[in-house]
Amino acid sequence: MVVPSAASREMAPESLPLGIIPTVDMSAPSGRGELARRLVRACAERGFFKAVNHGVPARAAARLDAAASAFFARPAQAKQAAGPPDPLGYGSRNIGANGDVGELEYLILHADPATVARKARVIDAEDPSRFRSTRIGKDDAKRKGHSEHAPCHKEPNRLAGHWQVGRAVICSSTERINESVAVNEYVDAVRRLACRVLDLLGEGLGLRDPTSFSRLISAVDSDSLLRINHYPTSAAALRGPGDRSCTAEDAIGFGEHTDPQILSVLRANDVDGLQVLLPDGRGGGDEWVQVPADPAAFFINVGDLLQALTNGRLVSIRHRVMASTSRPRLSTIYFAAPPLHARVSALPETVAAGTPRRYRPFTWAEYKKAMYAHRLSHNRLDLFHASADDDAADDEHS
Ligand SMILES: C=C1C[C@]23C[C@@]1(O)CC[C@H]2[C@@]12CC[C@H](O)[C@@](C)(C(=O)O1)[C@H]2[C@@H]3C(=O)O
Ligand SMILES: O=C(O)CCC(=O)C(=O)O
Ligand SMILES: [Fe+2]
Repeated sequence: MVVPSAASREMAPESLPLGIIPTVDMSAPSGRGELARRLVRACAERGFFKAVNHGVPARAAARLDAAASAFFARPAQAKQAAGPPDPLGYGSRNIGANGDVGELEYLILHADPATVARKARVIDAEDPSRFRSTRIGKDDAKRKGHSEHAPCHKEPNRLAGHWQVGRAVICSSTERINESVAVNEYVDAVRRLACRVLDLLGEGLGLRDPTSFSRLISAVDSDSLLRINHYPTSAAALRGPGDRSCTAEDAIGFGEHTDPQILSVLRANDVDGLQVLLPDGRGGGDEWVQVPADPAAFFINVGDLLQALTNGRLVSIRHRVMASTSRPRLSTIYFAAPPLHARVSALPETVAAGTPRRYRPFTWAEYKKAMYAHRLSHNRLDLFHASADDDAADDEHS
């Protein structure tokens, strides 16, 4: 495992040194064109980058963290009432339904407010009043929805929902402008960041419609998720007394995998643990590189669908989390996904005689079905490789 020395250095325009995790300044100090080029290079050579000056208000992140921490501090029985993850909801140690385990507990929520509200009723049926929204100050209302960044194509939320974890209220509402919510406020902000990154990637790749990617994730019926992971200090706390099945040295927090969706936008507290698999540059294969924690930054990675949409030009990176023994790690990941019925197929600009179609077209629903049928570490895109017949059909078509 490698700990990069200069991982947080702003990326040089001409080269991407091996073993280094690119840092991209989203405020575009060198102009939009240069920002687009840097993002394409980071996503093509690494599939991963650290975004600084990203425009997501620290306050939105702090509110969500406070609510999440309050939830994870509740007694196990209370948390279990929000589970098991089906696949949404609260889970502990078990990841997915195929035998994967990790030293963590988590909440998986649909990013759509109506789904959050439905789940909330299940979580806290006894006391629906706890799902009330909180009223916030006028300044928040003014800030809400006013981004200095390029617009995203999301239609306004039509549905209201409220959700509470612990004593902190996480709710969503469009009933009144001066009502706001930790989850929705956060999701709105990270979705905007994701859209901005995707539009810039579209521009950098020279797509005829540079908004092709962001349109997929900003559709009203997008299937995006929000996941909050909590890795406690003592892994034994999750397993119960007497279980010595895993030592501190080999404790895997979240096993290696690629993210299936289009783009993942991750933020964590100041506890290390995230690692990415990168080529060692000496021809010796890949090695795990530690990603130094930075609570003020976002870590953004390409998902399987973006790899498929770009015909492999942008790469979905393998990553994992090692459990820490010193302090608990809290991370929040927004998985930007298209609607279930969306057809995922390499964009024409990425297919040429020398770079034939690598994957056969599929819908996100088909991909999800395959993903839930396999282990975490499975290379799911391999299941969708194009056959010689698909190539022939392509030739006929063109
Ligand atoms: C073992 C599994 C958990 C997972 C669904 C799967 O069958 C394979 C992909 C896993 C993953 C990894 C990224 C995200 O954390 C996640 C929510 C996703 O979309 O795919 C998880 C799934 C999960 O925990 O339900
Ligand atoms: O918790 C983390 O830091 C990352 C977890 C992760 O990769 C995931 O949930 O897909
Ligand atoms: Fe992941």
